[in-house]
Amino acid sequence: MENIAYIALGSNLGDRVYYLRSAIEALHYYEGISVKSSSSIYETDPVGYVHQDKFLNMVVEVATTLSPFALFDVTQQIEREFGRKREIRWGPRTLDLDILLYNHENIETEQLVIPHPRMAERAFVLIPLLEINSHLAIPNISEPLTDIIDRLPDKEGVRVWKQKDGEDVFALFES
Ligand SMILES: Nc1ncnc2c1ncn2[C@@H]1O[C@H](COP(=O)(O)OP(=O)(O)OP(=O)(O)O)[C@@H](O)[C@H]1O
Ligand SMILES: Nc1nc2c(c(=O)[nH]1)N=C(CO)CN2
Repeated sequence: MENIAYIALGSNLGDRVYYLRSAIEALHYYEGISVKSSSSIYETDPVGYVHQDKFLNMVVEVATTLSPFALFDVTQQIEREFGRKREIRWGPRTLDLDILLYNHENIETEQLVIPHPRMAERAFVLIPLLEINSHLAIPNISEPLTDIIDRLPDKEGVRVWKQKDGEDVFALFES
């Protein structure tokens, strides 16, 4: 059975586009995962720990036969492969992959919480998510995404950096 999941990507260290592209390719070519759609790439002011460089953020929609836990193992493996450093909480990283949603499921384990517990506070997540699915509802939240985004303080710090160009998920990276 195919399941739909949304994954947020972020990078603010080194060749940021290289990390985003590599992560999307790694996801897409993994057996049981197919990247269906991707947002534009946004450049975003850092949130949480502010003394760091700007991030590139985006969101992808994937169809997958993997369980949420198997999908999480894959995202962790890809983060490790691309040398993610975790020295400061909310600090600089080459690559961060967060599973935002998996169908409409609610999952709460020590390792994995879905919907991602901080997604509704983050314009750098919700703005690209809204771009790829304007009808999306977050489980347990009745408010439309646009209304949530409107009152988020970090929305001013989220700017399109590379506009999505065409339907192919890798078209973004071709020029
Ligand atoms: N939906 C999820 N997607 C990714 N990681 C999750 C999720 N739910 C829980 N986690 C847990 O969060 C842990 C910490 O993640 P990470 O080091 O990426 O935090 P962070 O990126 O600094 O902060 P944040 O979690 O606020 O994005 C991971 O090891 C993972 O076990
Ligand atoms: N703009 C922006 N700020 C962040 C980000 C991120 O991806 N983008 N990730 C964080 C830790 O998950 C902390 N702060």
